Amino acid sequence: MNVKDRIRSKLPEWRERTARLVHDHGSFKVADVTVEQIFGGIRGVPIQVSDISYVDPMEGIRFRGYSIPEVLKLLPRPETGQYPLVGGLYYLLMTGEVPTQEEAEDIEVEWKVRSNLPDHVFQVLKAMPRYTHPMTLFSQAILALQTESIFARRYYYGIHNKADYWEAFLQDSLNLTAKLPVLAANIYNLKYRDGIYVNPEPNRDWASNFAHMIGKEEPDYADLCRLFFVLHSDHEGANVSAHASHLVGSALADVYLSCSAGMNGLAGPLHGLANQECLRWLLKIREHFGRVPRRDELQVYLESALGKNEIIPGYGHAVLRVTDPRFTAQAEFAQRFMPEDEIFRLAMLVFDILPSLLIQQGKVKNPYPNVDAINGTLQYHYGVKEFDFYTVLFGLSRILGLTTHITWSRILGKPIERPKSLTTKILEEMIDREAVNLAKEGK
Ligand SMILES: CC(=O)SCCNC(=O)CCNC(=O)[C@H](O)C(C)(C)COP(=O)(O)OP(=O)(O)OC[C@H]1O[C@@H](n2cnc3c(N)ncnc32)[C@H](O)[C@@H]1OP(=O)(O)O
Ligand SMILES: O=C([O-])CC(=O)C(=O)O
Repeated sequence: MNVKDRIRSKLPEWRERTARLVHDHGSFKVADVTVEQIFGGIRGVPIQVSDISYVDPMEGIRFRGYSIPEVLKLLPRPETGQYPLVGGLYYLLMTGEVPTQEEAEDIEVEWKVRSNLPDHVFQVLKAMPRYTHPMTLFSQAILALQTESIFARRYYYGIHNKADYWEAFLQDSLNLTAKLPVLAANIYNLKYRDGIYVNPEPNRDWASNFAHMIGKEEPDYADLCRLFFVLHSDHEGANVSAHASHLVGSALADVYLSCSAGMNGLAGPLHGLANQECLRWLLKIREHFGRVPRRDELQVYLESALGKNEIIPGYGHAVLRVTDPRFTAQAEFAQRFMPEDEIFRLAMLVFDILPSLLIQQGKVKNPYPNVDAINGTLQYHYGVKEFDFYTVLFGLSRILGLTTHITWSRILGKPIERPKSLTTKILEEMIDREAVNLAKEGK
């Protein structure tokens, strides 16, 4: 398998770089932590190193050093599509190299042969009440798949050479990611299409097979899936879903256990669930006016919402301080393929008005849209109208990043993560002691 060999060829260099940093610069101070940060969600405190992707506050995401426009330009495409093969993106994340056409297609082939879902996973899904949220089903199904973990089995039977763990993690990663389109499509069909089963087609790529299995055959929608799955794959190592799955994985929990944990974090409305909340909010505005409002009408509506301290879904970000480039990439897609769509026009009108109102309000650190502000708009246009499903689409893509982080954590032998918690009293005593010391020094 090409991807495994490519990773293997890179191991010595990465292991050596990490070991050298710890050996030669182990006491180098990276950051101080303030009381405000401890009580403020550890915001801005560097807690780990990961080379899969990096979010620059003023530029946004780079995957293995490549910006979104670069990734969209450089990655190989299928013969029938205008956006990259997701298999190529996975190769880039896993190896750090832009794949050739053949290397991208190799991953797609690996995925095809591993895509079969065991029957008990269908049984788990079917046993749940119909009103179960699709993200709950998604996370449960990933957990049900844990029966297939190669790492868990090998560990039980005694592979205890840490340097070899990553190979089983890579196998589990390829197996899980291979099954995701079938899994997600089955959740969609179970919830919204009377449980019909549609077989994946051997001549389609990962993304277009998903589109096919949920019954969306427009070629533009397959391209939207390719774009969506590339864009949402990773957002460095410290966002809620990546951090949650990394933390769970640090206990040597396998890929399935770790990714299910990551999905539970993604299902929160401050993170991935903002997807669905955002579209619901846009539809509410259209319903309120009975049409797309005029600019002056929308301005009054938004001022009133902010006056009531409402949180506007899709705006703000913990790291970004500019418009999310993932928002821009999807806005460009919409401008190209669906410029007259009402909800798209409304989303862009909000984008035109809201940032300056948020700046005037003076609370939010980032007044610009994040990716969730536009995701649902495009899905809705192509007929995926069940917006509680949108976060599953996000999750399907995010697991590409999570599995890469987990595999590389095992390659680099990262230890169990266990920071320290204090009590309020200990913190107060630390501050008092510091004040006494400063007074003694006459400061
Ligand atoms: C893929 C993703 O996960 S991207 C994020 C998706 N989530 C959303 O879009 C939900 C809406 N946005 C938010 O809730 C926040 O902006 C977050 C969670 C993304 C970031 O949270 P934080 O880093 O704590 O934001 P920030 O430091 O700017 O918050 C400061 C103040 O601005 C307010 N604020 C933040 N975002 C918004 C918003 N979208 N609308 C109105 N007010 C906001 C906060 O409530 C806070 O007010 P307070 O001081 O009265 O408590
Ligand atoms: O980076 C974050 O905190 C949230 C986000 O945009 C993502 O995970 O895609």
